[in-house]
Amino acid sequence: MGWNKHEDAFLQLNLRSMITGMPRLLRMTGQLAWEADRGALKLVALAEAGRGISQAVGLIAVNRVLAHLLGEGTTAERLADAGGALALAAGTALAGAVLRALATAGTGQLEPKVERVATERYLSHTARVELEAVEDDEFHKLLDSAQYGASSARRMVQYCQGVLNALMSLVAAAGVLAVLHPVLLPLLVAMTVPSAWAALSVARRRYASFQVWVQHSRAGHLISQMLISTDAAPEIRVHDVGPFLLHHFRAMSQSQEAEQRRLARLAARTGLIAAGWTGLATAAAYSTLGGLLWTGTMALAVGGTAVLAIRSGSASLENLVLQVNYLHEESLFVGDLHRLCEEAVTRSIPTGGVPLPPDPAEITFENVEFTYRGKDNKRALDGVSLTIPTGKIVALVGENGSGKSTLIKLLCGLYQPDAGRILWDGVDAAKADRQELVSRVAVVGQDFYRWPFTAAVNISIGRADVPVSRPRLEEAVRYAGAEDLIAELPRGWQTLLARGYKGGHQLSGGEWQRLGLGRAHYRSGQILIVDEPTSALDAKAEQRLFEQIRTLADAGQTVILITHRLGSVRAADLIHVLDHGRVAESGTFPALMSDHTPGPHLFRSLYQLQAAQYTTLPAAPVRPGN
Ligand SMILES: Nc1ncnc2c1ncn2[C@@H]1O[C@H](COP(=O)(O)OP(=O)(O)OP(=O)(O)O)[C@@H](O)[C@H]1O
Repeated sequence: MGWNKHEDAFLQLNLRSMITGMPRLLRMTGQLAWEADRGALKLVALAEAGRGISQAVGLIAVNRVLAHLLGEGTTAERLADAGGALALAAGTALAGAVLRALATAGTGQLEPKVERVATERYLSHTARVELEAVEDDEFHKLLDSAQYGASSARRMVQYCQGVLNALMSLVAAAGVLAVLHPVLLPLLVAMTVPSAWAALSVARRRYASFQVWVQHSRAGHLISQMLISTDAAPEIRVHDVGPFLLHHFRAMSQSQEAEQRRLARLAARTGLIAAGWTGLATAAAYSTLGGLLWTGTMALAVGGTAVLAIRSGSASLENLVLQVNYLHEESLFVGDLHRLCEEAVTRSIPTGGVPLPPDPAEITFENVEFTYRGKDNKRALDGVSLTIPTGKIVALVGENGSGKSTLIKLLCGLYQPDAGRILWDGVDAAKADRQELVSRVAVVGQDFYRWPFTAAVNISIGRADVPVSRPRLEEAVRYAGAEDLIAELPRGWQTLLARGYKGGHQLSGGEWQRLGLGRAHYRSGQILIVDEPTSALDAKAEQRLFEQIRTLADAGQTVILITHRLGSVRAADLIHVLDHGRVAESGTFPALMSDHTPGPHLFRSLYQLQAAQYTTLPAAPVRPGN
């Protein structure tokens, strides 16, 4: 939950810092609430202020009632005198109840709205940042902890209301006490300090324990999730992993139980000590009160009101400390949310830029260098210069990790080159309008996303910004060779492709790959990029796909093909061979195969290696005894 980040802040929490930090916390929540629902916020604030006033007036009315009842005259006269004040006390009680109901209704209305506003803020800022930011450890840590900011903001509304309420009650009680006799005020504080100390100590201890146990409890949760996961289910059964996981789950839960017991014992001890001190302080308060009455410094009626004010004031103060404590805890996460939003703005994808040529003749990489952050300066692309002519099939080949996918990500604008330029007919892609750039490309990556939505959405999400078109959907599946696949799905286009959900259907790897291809076709970008498009396709589907790619290129579509199946790049118009982030060779298939100049001839040797697997018969196994 990202708690680690708040350790210092929380452990510095003491009464003074809690009180001085309170206005900032209230302002932070107030701003969110103001944005969410101004009307509800005003209602809560007014209702709470009204409650405070009605409490103070109520205490004064009680004071009057007691003064009349303990005054001179017959019982009937005294009762008659007290009638007005009594009615006022009842009226304030009634007003308090109505105002409380209004505040509760207002808070109930405000809370979910605040959570929604905060969640939307979190999601919209996150969706706009560069891919590089999402992959950055530090930013991701912030993303993790800030995700709790929205629910914390919701709870903060509740605690803010609690703080306001406790504050108003306290001011009312303290005001009345100060009027009755000034000595009673410090006594009220003395009665409350022990319970404030206890609340803080218990919370701090709980937090310190959380720090130590957070990994442990996350691991326990992970194990329990594995036991019910659909992905792990086959292996759990085939390899009988269930008892192993259960054993560890039990062991982890038992050690956590022991920690809970320890905390509960300590909390009980702290509570007892606090209760002892509160008892002494209460005895001192009532003795002082008794002394004041005994010496005649205070009238009996005033003493009665003071008892009521002391009781109400100490309860309010105790409540205030608790609420501020909670508020502070939650505000740490809301603070993360604010920081995330600020940071996301500085790392967001820029909007606007120079327009790209509508129909470029070529895309050129000019000495492009790129290093992934945290990769110890090992360049994924190291001075790459190559040309991608449009309207042709261009193949990128090379061994694992040679930089093919990275090159594509730079082409799509997902990353920016550290050095060098990518030019679309002379226009630097780094200065181009990113929105326009991405609209020109359609990609089926190796790890294209399997959306847990219906088959129709899985294809049409390729152009989520335009209304779904049925003819276009059908054209896309025809291209991907997935017509039969859609026809055989239990609910056709409307079949949910999500395992573990009612009506959810499971596809094979190759079937998913066809949908991925259909999605890219549906997007119909100027440049179609297919990264290992046939890795999960059967031989027939593979051949069909390459024929279609050829047809598309003949019709003017640019296709960039990344593949390890070198036989399939024979149809490419141009082949670039990458090696350790550099362009090792470039040329047409016949040129690369018939190059007799001195050199490693990487493509030819890789091609021959693969071809030999099909043309050379394996040696017959030698049997013992033969
Ligand atoms: N997101 C990433 N973060 C850090 N390093 C990465 C990331 N993606 C790739 N790399 C590294 O960059 C280098 C080039 O990877 P890339 O994926 O471009 O290779 P590739 O040629 O597409 O490989 P393959 O044929 O296995 O798909 C590798 O050393 C890889 O470990």
